[in-house]
Amino acid sequence: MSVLDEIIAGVQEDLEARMTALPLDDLKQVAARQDPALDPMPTFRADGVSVIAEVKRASPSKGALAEIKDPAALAVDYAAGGAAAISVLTEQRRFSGSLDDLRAVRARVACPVLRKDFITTSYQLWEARAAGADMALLIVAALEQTVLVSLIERARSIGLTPLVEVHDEEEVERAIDAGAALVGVNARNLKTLEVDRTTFSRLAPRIPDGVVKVAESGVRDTKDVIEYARAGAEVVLVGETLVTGGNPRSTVADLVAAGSHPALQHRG
Ligand SMILES: O=P(O)(O)OC[C@@H](O)[C@@H](O)c1c[nH]c2ccccc12
Repeated sequence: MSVLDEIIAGVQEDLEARMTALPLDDLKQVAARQDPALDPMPTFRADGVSVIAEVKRASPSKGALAEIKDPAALAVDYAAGGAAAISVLTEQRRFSGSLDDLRAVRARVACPVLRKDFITTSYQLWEARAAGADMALLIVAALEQTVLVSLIERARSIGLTPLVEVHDEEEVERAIDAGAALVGVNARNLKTLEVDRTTFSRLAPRIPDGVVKVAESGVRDTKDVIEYARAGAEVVLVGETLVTGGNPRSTVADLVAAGSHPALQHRG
C-alpha cells in the first residue's frame, strides 16, 4: 500500500465516525448558515504571484514541524503579510490538523480559506463549506476519473472552488478533462514523499492558458518563488517554510514582494 493509500484509509475511518455523528442533511443545514463562499479566482488571475499560506503542524515526511497553539493567530499574520488565501490542513493522523482549526481560521480572516485534506466523498465537501471554507483540495491521484468529475461539480454547486492537484502528465490530462480551472502541481510526490521542484516547469506547459496554475510545495525562499513564477506559476502554496521560520508575517510579505516584480509580469 502506498503512503497515499494509507493516509486515505485512515481519513476514511475517521470520516465514518463523523458521518454517524452528523448525518448529511444536518451537515447541509450547518453549511446553509455560513456566509457565502469567497471566489479566489479574480485575485489569483491578477498581476503578481499570489501566495497561499498554509497552517501545517506536521507532515508524513518530516513528522512534527511546529506546535501552532493558535492557528487563527498564525493565519492573521499570514493575511497581514499579504497572503491571498490561507490553506488549513484538516487531516488529523499525519498532519495533526482538524476542522476546528479551519473554523478558527475562518472566524479571524477575511481572505479565502482552503480545506487541505484527502477528500474522496461529497460529505467532506459539505464539511468544508459548513466549516466556512471557500476552496477544497481534490487530489487526482486519489480519485477515479468519474469520482473526480463528480466532486468538481459538487464542489462548485455548493460554492467551493476546487483546487485540483496533479503530479504527472497523465494527471494533468485528467484534471483538464475533468474541467479543472485551478490546477495545483505538487512538487512532492505523494507516493514517494520526495520533492522535485522541476515537476512544475515540466507540467506547466501542458496546462492550457486560462487555467490558473498553482505551484505547491518546496518553496524555501524568494528565489524559489521567482523560479516558479518564471515557469508560469500564478500562485504558490507554501507551508513548511512559513511554520518553521521565525516571522511568518514578514516571510509572506517577502515572498509576495518577490512574486510581484515587474520582470515576472510577462505570462500573457
Ligand atoms: O510544506 P511545503 O513544502 O511548503 O508544502 C505545502 C503544501 O504544498 C503541502 O502541504 C501539500 C501539497 N499537497 C498536499 C496534499 C495533502 C497534504 C499536504 C499537501
